[in-house]
Amino acid sequence: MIGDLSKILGPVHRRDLYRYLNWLIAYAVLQGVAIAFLVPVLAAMMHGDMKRAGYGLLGLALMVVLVAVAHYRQAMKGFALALVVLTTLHDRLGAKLVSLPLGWFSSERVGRLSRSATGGTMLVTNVFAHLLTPVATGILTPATTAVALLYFDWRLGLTVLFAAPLIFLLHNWSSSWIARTELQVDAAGVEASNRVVEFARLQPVLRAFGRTTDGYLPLDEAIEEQRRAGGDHLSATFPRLLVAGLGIHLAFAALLAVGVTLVFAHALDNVELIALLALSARLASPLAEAAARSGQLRMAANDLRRLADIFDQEPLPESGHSMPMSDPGSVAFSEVVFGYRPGEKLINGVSFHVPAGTMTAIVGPSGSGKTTLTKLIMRFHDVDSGSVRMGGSDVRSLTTGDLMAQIAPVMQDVYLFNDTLEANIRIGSPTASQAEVREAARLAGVDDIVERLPFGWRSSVGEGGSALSGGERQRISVARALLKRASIVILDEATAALDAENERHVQNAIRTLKARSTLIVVAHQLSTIRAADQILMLEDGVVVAAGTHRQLQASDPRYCAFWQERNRAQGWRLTGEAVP
Ligand SMILES: Nc1ncnc2c1ncn2[C@@H]1O[C@H](COP(=O)(O)OP(=O)(O)OP(=O)(O)O)[C@@H](O)[C@H]1O
Repeated sequence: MIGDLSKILGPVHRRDLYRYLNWLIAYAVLQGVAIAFLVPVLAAMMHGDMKRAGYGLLGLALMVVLVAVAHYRQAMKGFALALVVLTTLHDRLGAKLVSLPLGWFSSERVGRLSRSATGGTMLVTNVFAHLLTPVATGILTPATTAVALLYFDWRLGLTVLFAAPLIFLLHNWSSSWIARTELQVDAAGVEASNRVVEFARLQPVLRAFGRTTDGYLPLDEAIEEQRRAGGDHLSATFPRLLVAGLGIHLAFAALLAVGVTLVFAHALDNVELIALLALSARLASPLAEAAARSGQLRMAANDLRRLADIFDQEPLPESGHSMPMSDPGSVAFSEVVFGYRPGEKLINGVSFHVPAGTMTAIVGPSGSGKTTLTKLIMRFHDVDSGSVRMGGSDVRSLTTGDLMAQIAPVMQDVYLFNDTLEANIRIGSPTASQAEVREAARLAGVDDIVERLPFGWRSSVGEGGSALSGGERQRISVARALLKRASIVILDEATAALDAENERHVQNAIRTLKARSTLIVVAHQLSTIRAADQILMLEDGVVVAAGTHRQLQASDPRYCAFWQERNRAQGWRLTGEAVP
């Protein structure tokens, strides 16, 4: 847990964390010594030895001053560290995130990230403010007092020292159980919130199929699982905390029994016994407090682990310096093997070459790995073996800036920022002139959208582009790519049929992009496939055919079957006429 806190605070504040811990330990130990001073003071007073009692009180006063200093120092250092987290955590998280491979951002990780980013500062502040101090003092203060007890009466001291590991084991058992059930509660919570989002997104489909009254089984199951995990957590927590607390009271009872036996055996003065028991009574409440907080501390440790896990992620290994491209605009795969999971070969020995300024269409059945190939070009992930070269250089040897400067992606699922139409296109090239933005928009057919919207160019596209249709969002994405004038454009064509207007605009844009850049299209529309200079047919992660439409139709029966099937499907969908 201390290691995780250190990662979250960053290397600059590591020493401050250790200084804080030193003061915390000093505070807890000094407090134990101060409590132990009560024994000689009480015993001297009860024996009427005022001189000894006076010396004892002086010592006690000195200890109290030291305790106050240590308490103040640890509290101020803890406060300063909490402030560091409040002011720097989001910046550090942001800096870390931009260094991670794009493939890291899966929807599940993004869900966790948003939980960690929003709750992270409160969590760490709470650890410093409310958890570390009571747990440290709850364990170290009684431990110090027990050692002091050995000095006053070794038999009672030994009783406490035997009882202490038992108490520790009981607490450890209860808090690790609580932390384990808390992990299940967290996993069930993430699953349930993902299913709620899915349920909201699926509303059109569920309503279309009349599934609104029966409920939605995956969501029902996730909520049931969350309820069950929450119930297990509650029912596991209470009895275990009770047992752990009982351990402390049993230890105190054992101490009392040993002390009384010693008094009856005339081996201990009863005045001393009373003083020692007064001291032992002071052990119980911090231990009980530590027991109550240790479960919370374990839960916080789980949350800290999740947050620190982000800082543990390996950044994308990157070349430190730019290098000139020997073949700008080209893309080449050489014996590429890649899988999302270790040992998986989703892409299995793929080699091809896309010369600069040409258009390549990637076709193949759903799930064959077409989008994955484009992600490898953009270095969302690194290949397991083989190489992906862009402009003649291995993508792993390029800086992220140089790599991304070459590429303009137009993906199926276009996300727009909640800003104006113009600002969303300008992202393609923030320094572009207004005339260049308008020209790119015209070529992509965005000016039609501008005319339709009430505030023209100044219209907001809504959160994620919600004020626009899917086809319109893709047109804006095409305009961005045109404005960027990147040497390579990667276009993931819509799988679904576009309406005639959107289809016309996308085809126009493809013509323009083809004339300007290298174009790699995950192609679904027949007209796109036919326009390509090279078609790569992918099946189960292997390129099974490559060539132009004419070549493949003349020589490859698999391609002919694929074409006929698509032709039939698209013919039915659009016009009822087949394309030759
Ligand atoms: N981030 C990921 N983690 C794990 N598996 C993934 C990930 N992305 C895709 N896959 C899996 O890899 C396989 C290939 O996916 P990919 O998206 O490349 O196929 P595709 O040919 O583009 O399919 P489609 O035409 O349906 O979009 C699929 O089985 C998919 O479930």
